[in-house]
Amino acid sequence: QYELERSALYALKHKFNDPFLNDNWTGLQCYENMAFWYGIQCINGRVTAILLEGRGLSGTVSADAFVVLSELVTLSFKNNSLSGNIMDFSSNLKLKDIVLSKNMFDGPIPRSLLSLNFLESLQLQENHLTGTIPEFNQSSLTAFNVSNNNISGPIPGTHTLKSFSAASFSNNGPNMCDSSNSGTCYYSENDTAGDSRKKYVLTIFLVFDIIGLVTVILLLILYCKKSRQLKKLIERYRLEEKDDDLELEEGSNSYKESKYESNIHAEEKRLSNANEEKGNLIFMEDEAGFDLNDLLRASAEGLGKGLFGNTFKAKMEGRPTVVVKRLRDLKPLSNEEFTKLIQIIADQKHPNLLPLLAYYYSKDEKLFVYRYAKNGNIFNRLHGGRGTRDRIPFRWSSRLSVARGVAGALEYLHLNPNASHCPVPHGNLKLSNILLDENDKVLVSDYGLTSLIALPIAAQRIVSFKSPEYQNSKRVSRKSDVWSYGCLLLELLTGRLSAHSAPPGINGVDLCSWVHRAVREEWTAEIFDMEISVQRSAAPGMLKLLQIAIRCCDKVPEKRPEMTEIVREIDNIKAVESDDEEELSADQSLTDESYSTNASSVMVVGGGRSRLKQ
Ligand SMILES: Nc1ncnc2c1ncn2[C@@H]1O[C@H](COP(=O)(O)OP(=O)(O)OP(=O)(O)O)[C@@H](O)[C@H]1O
Repeated sequence: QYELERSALYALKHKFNDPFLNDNWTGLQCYENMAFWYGIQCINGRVTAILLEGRGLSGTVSADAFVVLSELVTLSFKNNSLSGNIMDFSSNLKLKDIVLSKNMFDGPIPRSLLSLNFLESLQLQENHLTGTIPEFNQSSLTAFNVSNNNISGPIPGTHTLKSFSAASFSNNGPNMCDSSNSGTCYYSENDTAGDSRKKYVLTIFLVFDIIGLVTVILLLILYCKKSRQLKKLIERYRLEEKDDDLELEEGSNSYKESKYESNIHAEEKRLSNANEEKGNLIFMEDEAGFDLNDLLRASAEGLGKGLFGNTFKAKMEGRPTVVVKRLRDLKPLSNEEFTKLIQIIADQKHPNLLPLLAYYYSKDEKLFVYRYAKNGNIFNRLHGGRGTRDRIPFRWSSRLSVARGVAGALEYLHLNPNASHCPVPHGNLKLSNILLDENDKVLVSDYGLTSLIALPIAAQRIVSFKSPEYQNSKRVSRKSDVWSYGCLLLELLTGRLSAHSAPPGINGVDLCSWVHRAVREEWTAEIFDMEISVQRSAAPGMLKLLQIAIRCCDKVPEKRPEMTEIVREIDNIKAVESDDEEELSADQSLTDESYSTNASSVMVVGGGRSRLKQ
């Protein structure tokens, strides 16, 4: 759907051919609730508003331009020079505001607008519209204006249309409003379509009423009959039970014992359930700086819906801001099993791992609490705001520090003695799980969570399960983390969306295959993201990191390097500090030739068959 929406917006851009939009409407249009394009608003990655007012746009917008934008709530092209017929909105059932005033639209007002049950405002004034007004009768419609067109009357006498003043209809064709007396408009005497619809609805209600009444009477009769039968049965059962008790007292007492035992079990179960129902906030660090009451009083803001559940930012007065992850789709785990797995996660301590502050366990609710990473995630840093003036370039030294931080954290997870209990040390390594704190320190989150989730769900959504070995042998291992790390490096180097970690609804590229092809076909200069390829002196480092990434992506897990080896190699890559103007000027961007003067070694890829020219 994301791609379809993007194509629809691209078609609009093409139609408008406006230099500003041509420049600005590139890259991702939305990510979750963030919009990256001018005049667009998004919720959950879907376009909810298009606001392009007074931009001097011209041309004819095709009738089906908005068909795929089914989440659209607001559309405004006010004060442009758009022409042609008004578009078909019959697929945009969530539309509330349509503002097309002060344009050059002609033709009739489409009847498809009658199907918009949430429509609140329709502004079509100052166009060249003709025909008559459809019978708008939506109770939601509170603002309506078709003045200054060539529409003919009379106005349909619906309740909704009668509620608007003459100003909404003035300056139109014949039989609409009296131009000498602006207070008088002509309404059709009887709203025949409305009346017959009303009659039809009333008949249907009457039929349903009768059917309902008959059903209730029948059910009552049936209930009386059944309850009499039930009473008889209970009486009979009581008599039989008395007889049984007498028999057992006379014989052995085994029945009584087993009854007592089962009572104990029931009580134990009830107590443990009650305990689980109540729940507790358990702190993994001594100095968390807040308690359960603070958390319950906190103001919450949704950060997104992830694989493990919804994530919220909780602000507490005078306390550190935290992030609460509400877990869902977990394996059926008892309190004890859950606690054991949490302890393994909490035991992982590394400067580049986001520590688990606390957790909450009850029968119906399982929460994880983390410290809030102020500077957001690397996915947004890398892909967000491209093509806009707000975009701050994400340069080589910052990308290298992300690669270093993540490698260090992964090495720690892989070597940790507790790792033997964890089948997949991280399992879900992707850019949205790499965070930056207020000092831009890299923090890897969501490690170890895969051990809590049910396998069928993990197999569908978790990054490690998209590795070649899972496709071939249905197994994942630490080497699957290395593969995910390779994909992550390629995303950092190319600035392209990776298919393995792209959010739902967004199509990414299979970067491992893409880069292999680029290297084979020797268009290496196009591999690197423009924001870093302009940093000429960083070229040797970029090429080294690319080489590491390609080795990590090897289809055969055993051929992939260990994280320790990777950390050592990355430590030898130099970050370039000088970001001087000359170096960054776009016309000096790297070509294959400039790579060849910068680098000194020959990179051998895929068992020595293809070479990356340097
Ligand atoms: N501690 C945190 N500080 C700041 N932002 C966070 C924190 N934890 C998560 N986020 C952000 O909140 C959003 C939702 O996170 P969540 O982990 O639920 O989903 P995800 O990372 O998109 O997917 P997945 O569940 O597969 O990891 C993401 O943008 C994530 O980067």
